[in-house]
Amino acid sequence: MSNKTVLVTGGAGYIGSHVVRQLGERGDNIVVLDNLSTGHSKAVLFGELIVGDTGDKELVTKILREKNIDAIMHFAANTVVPESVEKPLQYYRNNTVNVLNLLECCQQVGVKHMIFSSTAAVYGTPDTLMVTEQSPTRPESPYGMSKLMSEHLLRDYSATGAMSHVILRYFNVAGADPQARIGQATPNATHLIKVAVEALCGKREKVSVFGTDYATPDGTGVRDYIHVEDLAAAHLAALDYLRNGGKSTTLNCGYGHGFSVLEVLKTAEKVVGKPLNIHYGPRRAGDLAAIAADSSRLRELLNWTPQYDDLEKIIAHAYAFEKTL
Ligand SMILES: NC(=O)c1ccc[n+]([C@@H]2O[C@H](COP(=O)([O-])OP(=O)(O)OC[C@H]3O[C@@H](n4cnc5c(N)ncnc54)[C@H](O)[C@@H]3O)[C@@H](O)[C@H]2O)c1
Ligand SMILES: O=c1ccn([C@@H]2O[C@H](COP(=O)(O)OP(=O)(O)O[C@H]3O[C@H](CO)[C@@H](O)[C@H](O)[C@H]3O)[C@@H](O)[C@H]2O)c(=O)[nH]1
Repeated sequence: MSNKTVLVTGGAGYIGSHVVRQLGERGDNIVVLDNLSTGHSKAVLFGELIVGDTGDKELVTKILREKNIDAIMHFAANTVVPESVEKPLQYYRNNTVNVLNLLECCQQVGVKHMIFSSTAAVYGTPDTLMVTEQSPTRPESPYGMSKLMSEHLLRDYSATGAMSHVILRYFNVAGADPQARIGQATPNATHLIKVAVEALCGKREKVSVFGTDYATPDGTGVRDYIHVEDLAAAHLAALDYLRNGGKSTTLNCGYGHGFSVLEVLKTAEKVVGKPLNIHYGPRRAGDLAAIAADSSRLRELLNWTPQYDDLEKIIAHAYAFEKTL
């Protein structure tokens, strides 16, 4: 075990808690900073949890100094596309201004590496279903734009030589720890698979399909769903890459194929063996038709081989965790 310590902001949240668990299982030193706005302290299975805000520069600087932090994994953010349309300023403050704060603290203390949680939402509607990291970035929501602006902050700061970074652009993250210790516990979640398993557990009466008139094979939105365990593994690989002198880069995180809303719902019914009450509704603000990740760079550069590229497993794990809540 090295004496280097990684700061995981948002480590009490859905994705961050899976990364913390994988880091802890391999014996890494971890400090988590989370304001518990959507996260849960009991999801932090390893390391020290400090309850506080990434916007608190005094606190962040103190942590970076006292805990001997060499790398930051920055998950803390607001994450809901339609909410960002209603509350754009909140999204720019938390997802962009707080990144600037964090980088200023890194500059003050001399932190060398950052892994940043970006999103497929930076692409907006793509020209082709599959996007590479070189595809045009045309975000269609304040959420996507708030993340794209942070990508630029990070790239420009790294270009000075002060830091190296990996920007991971996640596609649709789903599933849970296969042992169901942690999972997506966010209250009032809006993510499709979470909503579907809540309905299958009897916690919701129905599932609404947001839009049936998209230019997709069955008219519903198509996304690339990635298991949270595979995504977490990409973070550990990115950390090792940077600590071993790897150059700053941006990587798509997805499997490279999409499923429509109806395909997801039908698969969920099959996996659980119960019918869903499906309601067909209008399109949701900020949503686009279809997108999937060309993740060849992630596979090649970080030697990433997914273990759970299987929609049935993703849903089964999400359902098993949902039953524990
Ligand atoms: N879930 C997805 O499908 C998805 C897809 C693409 C990108 N992302 C990105 O991944 C990251 C993690 O998302 P998630 O799904 O785990 O969401 P989440 O809401 O479960 O986790 C976010 C965590 O950050 C904390 N947090 C928020 N603002 C904070 C602040 N100012 N200071 C300290 N803590 C703060 C929350 O309490 C929570 O624990 C986010 O940056 C999100 O934009 C998620
Ligand atoms: O109750 C629901 C929820 C979703 N959808 C549809 O299902 C698809 C997926 O939606 P959702 O699970 O809400 O994810 P996205 O809106 O694609 O956004 C997620 O995926 C992005 C990356 O692609 C992340 O950046 C965001 O944080 C995350 O919320 C879309 O076509 C939605 O219109 C429904 O039809 N009904």
